[in-house]
Amino acid sequence: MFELKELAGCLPAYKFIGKSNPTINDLAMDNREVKKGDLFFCIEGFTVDGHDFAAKAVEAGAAAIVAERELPVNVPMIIVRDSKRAMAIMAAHFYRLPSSAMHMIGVTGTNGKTTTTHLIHRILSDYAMETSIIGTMYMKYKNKEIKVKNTTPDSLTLQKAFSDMATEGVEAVTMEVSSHALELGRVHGVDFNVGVFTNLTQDHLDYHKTMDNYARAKGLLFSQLGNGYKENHQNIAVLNIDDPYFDLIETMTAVPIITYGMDEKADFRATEVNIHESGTDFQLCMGNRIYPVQLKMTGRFSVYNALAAAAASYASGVPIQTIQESLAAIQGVAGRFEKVDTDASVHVIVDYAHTPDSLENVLETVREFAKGKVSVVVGCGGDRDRTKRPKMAAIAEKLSDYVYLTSDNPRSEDPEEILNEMKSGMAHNNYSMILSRKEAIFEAVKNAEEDEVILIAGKGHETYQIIGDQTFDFDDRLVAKEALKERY
Ligand SMILES: CC(=O)N[C@H]1[C@@H](OP(=O)(O)OP(=O)(O)OC[C@H]2O[C@@H](n3ccc(=O)[nH]c3=O)[C@H](O)[C@@H]2O)O[C@H](CO)[C@@H](O)[C@@H]1O[C@H](C)C(=O)N[C@@H](C)C(=O)N[C@H](CCC(=O)O)C(=O)O
Ligand SMILES: Nc1ncnc2c1ncn2[C@@H]1O[C@H](COP(=O)(O)OP(=O)(O)OP(=O)(O)O)[C@@H](O)[C@H]1O
Ligand SMILES: N[C@H](CCC[C@H](N)C(=O)O)C(=O)O
Ligand SMILES: [Mg+2]
Repeated sequence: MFELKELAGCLPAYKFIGKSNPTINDLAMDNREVKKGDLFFCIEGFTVDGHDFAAKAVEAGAAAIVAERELPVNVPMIIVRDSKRAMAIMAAHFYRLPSSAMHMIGVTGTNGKTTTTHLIHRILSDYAMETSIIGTMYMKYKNKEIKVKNTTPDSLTLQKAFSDMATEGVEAVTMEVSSHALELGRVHGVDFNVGVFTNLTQDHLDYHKTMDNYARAKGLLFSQLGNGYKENHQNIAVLNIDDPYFDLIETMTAVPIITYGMDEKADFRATEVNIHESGTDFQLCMGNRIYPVQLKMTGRFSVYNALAAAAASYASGVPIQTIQESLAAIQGVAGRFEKVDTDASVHVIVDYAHTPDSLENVLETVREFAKGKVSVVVGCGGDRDRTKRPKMAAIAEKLSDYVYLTSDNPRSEDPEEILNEMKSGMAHNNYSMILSRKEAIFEAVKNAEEDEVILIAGKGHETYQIIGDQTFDFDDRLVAKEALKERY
């Protein structure tokens, strides 16, 4: 609990309107969740404007309002330039800066965030650091697994979770930081110790419009490093030196940098990379010290994820021997290059590739080891970057023998229209368009030849499909199993 004026004191600038100084019991950003004594934040969203719900919030018991303009309500008001960022800062203070009490690792980049955070989580946990994870799949700490709506949750959810984590004895947090979160201030005021950059390729241009804007949004994580509230500790940026955006990201941070990659100049460098069907091995070179690393995850991109995780863990104080052992032990991450268990001679791999770059990487890896033909079942999400649709289809066509274009999560869009946009990127006729994802998977399995590999791309670990405003149960792995069972 805080008095309103004391809490507002953490803001860099604001205008106070009102005579009283109520006690604030809790924070809320949705009028439907307001309780008596809450501070209500009016957030201008993409769908509606939270300022329109201020009166309802007061009716529900809000003791005060934070807004970007004066509103006709009879409770004290704090007027700020940006209520999203004010909310993030006030939430951090309301929960008494919980992120400053823990070792915070933020991972950003287009691809590999979920995988890298899981690798870091495993390494830190093996080193007996009580570690939590926040990202696309869930928020997990101690024995709690909490569902999340966003890869990086809004600042209220986030700061409240940090507070609970710190209370429960969590020592380190490894979290995905999406470009949306950075741009929308969801992690404003989070005191990161280590920032990790995986890579930058096309995605989310519906939102960011240009690659430059997208890169700048990602860069915010690194410019924010070192702006926290902790004293006497050094923050570190862990950057992929092989990525074309390395130079830009490097200029955006003032903290020391550890680089990783295959480039000769990399501080954490992989050499003698050997990629095989069920894993990868390489020599990890740190100056003149060389450590062999074995991974049970295949593909060149997995080497990058492992290097990023190794560097971030090392920067967090974990000895290299633990890092080697943990990397060798981890089996993989759900829905990432996950093989569907079967005795059949047809192989099915489920993978979360939903960008042109990830699809290309994964298909190249599949092709390298496929003894027979390669087919792909793939779609593109609705209400997302439309310009990636023809590109993903072109990549699927180029790197496989047959493509089944099908629905991903069409959301509010016409599923057929999405597939037509994909089709416009294709030159040959080795494809079918099957709107129902289940039918497409069944067809792919039915038609597969001996030793064929079917890649089901785009939904990975997801256990649902969003069509219109309805969410249905759907799991590529289970559907593929059913299809295999029907055929064999
Ligand atoms: C585009 C976007 O980021 N949208 C996010 C945004 O929703 P919005 O702007 O539509 O919110 P809104 O419905 O207009 O509401 C505005 C305000 O009014 C309030 N409200 C609303 C209705 C009402 O009756 N009463 C009320 O008080 C809301 O609580 C809110 O404070 O704020 C919501 C609450 O924080 C988010 O859940 C939502 O994410 C949606 C679900 C989403 O799909 N976001 C994607 C694009 C996203 O953020 N993705 C990244 C991952 C990308 C990656 O992995 O690469 C992520 O971090 O998840
Ligand atoms: N380092 C990488 N470079 C390129 N592609 C990758 C890399 N790591 C994983 N991938 C591919 O990208 C897919 C998504 O990986 P992951 O879930 O780890 O990424 P993410 O950044 O968390 O994605 P999202 O933005 O959806 O949260 C994987 O299924 C794989 O196909
Ligand atoms: N974090 C990504 C996930 C995309 C997954 C894909 N299955 C889709 O629904 O488009 C996004 O929200 O754009
Ligand atoms: Mg993710």
